[in-house]
Amino acid sequence: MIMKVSSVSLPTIKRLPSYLHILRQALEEGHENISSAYIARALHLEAIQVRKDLSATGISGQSGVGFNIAGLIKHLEDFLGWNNSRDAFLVGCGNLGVALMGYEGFRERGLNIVAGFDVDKNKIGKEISGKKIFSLEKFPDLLERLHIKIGVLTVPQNRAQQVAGYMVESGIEAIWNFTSVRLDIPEHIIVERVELECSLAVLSSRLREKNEESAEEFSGANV
Ligand SMILES: NC(=O)c1ccc[n+]([C@@H]2O[C@H](COP(=O)([O-])OP(=O)(O)OC[C@H]3O[C@@H](n4cnc5c(N)ncnc54)[C@H](O)[C@@H]3O)[C@@H](O)[C@H]2O)c1
Repeated sequence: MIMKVSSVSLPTIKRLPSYLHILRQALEEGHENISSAYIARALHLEAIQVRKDLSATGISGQSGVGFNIAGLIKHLEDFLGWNNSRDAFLVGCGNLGVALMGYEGFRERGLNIVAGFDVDKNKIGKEISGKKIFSLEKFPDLLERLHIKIGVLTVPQNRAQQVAGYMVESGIEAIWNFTSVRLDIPEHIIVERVELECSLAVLSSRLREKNEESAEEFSGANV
């Protein structure tokens, strides 16, 4: 049974892709079954954490056997919605937008960016990895015709709110927001903000602490 996503914590959902990575590797190596302890060891986690996460999605292993790998992959992909590839439009075909449009890996994870939109006349009409860039004015019409529900937002920060509002008015149901702007849009619209700056803050603060510790050790050694 697949549990409702709303009943599963965000940290658990964020760990599932790394479980899938280990499962696919194990399957390629010819394994049929896998234990939560094996997954935990590979990811430097506690086995109890892995068991809890998997159980939260609605699957439990068999005692002494563990999980059937193919079955567990299917279950997790179904839970994450990766088995149903969804088409998406991207708005803002700059440095980041172009990179995302050219990345094939999203397709395996349920997202297929089919076209881009921009206001820059030099970009409109060009193709990125076989995907055309249209004028932003065409967004509502193409959205309706192609039944697109997901928008990827990669415009400059100072355009983010205005463009997001336009996407919502046009009928978008979910926005993958790569800008650092907290969008003010109706609650029924699903928004997921990619918080690169938060991730970078963790990296840089850990690096600072490590450097300070090394400096202390160094000065201690010199006393
Ligand atoms: N480049 C990165 O690695 C990176 C990383 C993290 C976050 N971001 C965020 O992603 C966003 C885009 O960054 P970038 O580096 O790709 O910027 P960029 O300036 O290279 O690209 C922005 C694109 O948006 C287009 N644009 C401007 N106004 C528009 C509008 N009203 N409608 C449609 N398109 C419009 C521009 O013509 C341009 O093609 C920014 O908000 C940035 O903060 C970028």
